[in-house]
Amino acid sequence: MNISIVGAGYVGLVTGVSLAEIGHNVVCIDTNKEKIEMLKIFKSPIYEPELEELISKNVKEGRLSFTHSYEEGFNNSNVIFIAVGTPSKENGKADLSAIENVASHISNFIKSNVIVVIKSTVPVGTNEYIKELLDKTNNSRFTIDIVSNPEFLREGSAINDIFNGDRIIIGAENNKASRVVEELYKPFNIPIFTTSIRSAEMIKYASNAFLATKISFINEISNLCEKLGANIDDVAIGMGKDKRIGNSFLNAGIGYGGSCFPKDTSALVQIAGNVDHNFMLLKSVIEVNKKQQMSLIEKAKKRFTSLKDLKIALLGLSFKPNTDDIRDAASIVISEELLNLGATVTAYDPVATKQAKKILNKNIYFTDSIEDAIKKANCVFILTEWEEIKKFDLSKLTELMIEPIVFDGRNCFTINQVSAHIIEYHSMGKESVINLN
Ligand SMILES: NC(=O)c1ccc[n+]([C@@H]2O[C@H](COP(=O)([O-])OP(=O)(O)OC[C@H]3O[C@@H](n4cnc5c(N)ncnc54)[C@H](O)[C@@H]3O)[C@@H](O)[C@H]2O)c1
Ligand SMILES: O=c1ccn([C@@H]2O[C@H](COP(=O)(O)OP(=O)(O)O[C@H]3O[C@H](CO)[C@@H](O)[C@H](O)[C@H]3O)[C@@H](O)[C@H]2O)c(=O)[nH]1
Repeated sequence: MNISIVGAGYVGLVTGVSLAEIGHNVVCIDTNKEKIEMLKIFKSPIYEPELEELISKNVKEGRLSFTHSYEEGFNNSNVIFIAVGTPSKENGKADLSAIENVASHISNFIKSNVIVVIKSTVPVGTNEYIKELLDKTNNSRFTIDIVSNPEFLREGSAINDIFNGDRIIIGAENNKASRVVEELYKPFNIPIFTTSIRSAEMIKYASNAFLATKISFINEISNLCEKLGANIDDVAIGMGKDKRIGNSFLNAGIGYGGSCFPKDTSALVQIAGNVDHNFMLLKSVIEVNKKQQMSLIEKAKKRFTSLKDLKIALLGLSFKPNTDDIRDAASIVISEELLNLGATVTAYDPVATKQAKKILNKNIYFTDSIEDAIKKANCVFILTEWEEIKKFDLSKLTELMIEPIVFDGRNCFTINQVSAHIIEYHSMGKESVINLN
């Protein structure tokens, strides 16, 4: 099939590359010329395992190309995926301006009947609204059908998730359009669930809100474990053995970040509010998460009384490992608050430093190694569970820091591992280890 993907970001690029890999002809369109120029020389603008290899393989085999021109991009296509951003506005509502912009160009350039597939996460009712917009502005002799097809990939494992997803959701207004999209996805061999457009849109928000709820729930249990002398690792394992609960998404820590959960939970509260529903549970999930992001600072304040003039090293800046994405990462609010409290902040991340420098405070000292970040530091905050951080030789803390004091926001080490070292170790939902002599 001839497919256009509009928006070559985390979702659009990974989707485009994967659809090319299963044999479709794909052209990715993005208005960001810099991104397109990079892609044309096989460079991925984002860090995502396996992505760069698949880009060059599929371009070389003639199934994948990139352009910033709608005219060139829509020239040959039967199916147009929209995967542009839908960021939060100030009031929490989803900003649909990028989708509206794409929709306004479609009928000018198509050369046949097309199906427009909205992959971006959009509030319930948006597909219908975009369909109206497309019909109103359609000055061609071709028909434009619309299909909702929300995406469930995770950053850091995006390629693997696309090829091994749990389900593909297709919401369509007519069977003909739905069947074309089902056919297109068949080679992935993943269960397909077809439903109404509105249900498909809701499935996406409900899934993200549920996962965010699971995280805030386990974080509250973790806070209780600290006060009651239980161990959150064991509690999560014990809970997860119940198949009704399941053992995933029970990692306690400094809360969820990233470009999706914070944005989509806020949007769902707004969507509920629009129909006069007060989504109390989800509001609490968001509140718990905000508080949880500050929990390492609260622990450090208790330990040192004042953080003024302390040198604090942040290890890990991306919102999760295996990505360079900094959007809504806990590192943003934590570093800002530490600077407000008068601390000196050094920071290290294996891949996200370039992105972090664009967003984080200019007064942070970014380093090229864990060793440089922790040298003469008063304490370390672990914010992301990168493998490099989990494998770091803890005896180097004793060697390089003023005092080897660690606040681990991602439970990278077990109590047994740290007990063998001269260290003071505070983690999430577990007893602290104070072993300085
Ligand atoms: N990032 C994820 O893990 C993920 C997963 C599932 C769903 N989603 C949803 O998918 C959508 C895209 O998210 P993302 O993280 O890929 O965003 P992104 O910011 O990484 O990518 C969006 C891309 O669209 C381009 N763009 C913006 N306006 C354009 C226009 N008018 N024409 C052409 N290109 C345009 C931008 O230059 C950018 O490259 C969002 O709705 C998001 O909620 C994201
Ligand atoms: O047990 C857990 C699992 C995750 N997290 C945090 O939650 C955030 C999100 O993690 P994850 O879900 O793995 O990454 P995303 O790439 O944001 O993916 C989520 O958001 C995407 C965008 O909507 C969806 O497509 C995915 O299905 C959904 O998992 C990160 O900050 C994690 O550190 C925890 O704190 N504890």
